[in-house]
Amino acid sequence: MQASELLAVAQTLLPIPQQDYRNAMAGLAAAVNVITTDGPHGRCGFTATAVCSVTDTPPTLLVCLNRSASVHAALTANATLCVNTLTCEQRDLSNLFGGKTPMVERFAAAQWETWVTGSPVLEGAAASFDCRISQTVSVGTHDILFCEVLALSRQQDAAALVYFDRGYHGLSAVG
Ligand SMILES: NC(=O)C1=CN([C@@H]2O[C@H](COP(=O)(O)OP(=O)(O)OC[C@H]3O[C@@H](n4cnc5c(N)ncnc54)[C@H](O)[C@@H]3O)[C@@H](O)[C@H]2O)C=CC1
Ligand SMILES: Cc1cc2nc3c(=O)[nH]c(=O)nc-3n(C[C@H](O)[C@H](O)[C@H](O)COP(=O)(O)O)c2cc1C
Repeated sequence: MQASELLAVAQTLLPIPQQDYRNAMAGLAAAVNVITTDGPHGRCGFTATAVCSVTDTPPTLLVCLNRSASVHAALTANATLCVNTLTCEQRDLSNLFGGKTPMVERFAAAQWETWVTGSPVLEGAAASFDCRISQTVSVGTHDILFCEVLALSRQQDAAALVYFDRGYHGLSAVG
């Protein structure tokens, strides 16, 4: 193997700097969700883009939650949550639930209802998924919460809110 090839191999084995990883991840567009819970361990909520579908049988999605987040203890102890996918008009909620704002202020900014689990369901959300946490796997700084969907709704004509390149965008069709 030539020296240049060895260097290329060695470079691929070096740990990726955290900032390089984040810069690359900023290029992945994602829906914006407010994750809520309520129950014996309290009401709380946070903003998450790390949400995706796992399987439709049983209907299951995942949410990645930093274990250092203030909501972590209540959310995992309640073992129920609602994924509320935001519309363009609800972008201010993303900053409220994604910042260091007191919980009372976060919830005072919108209207909520409850369905099966008692988790707050956001009125006017693009979609809502009322779930029980069926399994949790820890990876690095985060817990991956596998959530079985018990009830849901979708607003067909909602204008989607997308987080991309560290900013908010409205989504429109390209073809
Ligand atoms: N998965 C997560 O935990 C995410 C956390 N955030 C939080 O919001 C802050 C601002 O984010 P940006 O404006 O997008 O700028 P940023 O430069 O901090 O992050 C860029 C991208 O890297 C990823 N990322 C950031 N922090 C992460 C973490 N701790 N674990 C896993 N992935 C992470 C996300 O895809 C994010 O959109 C972040 O520093 C973080 O505190 C944002 C997006 C996802
Ligand atoms: C656009 C956006 C996306 C985020 N996505 C996630 C996420 O997927 N997982 C996560 O653990 N934190 C995510 N966060 C950070 C949490 O929302 C934030 O840590 C939390 O709401 C504030 O933490 P605190 O309650 O401890 O103050 C995101 C923040 C923003 C603004």
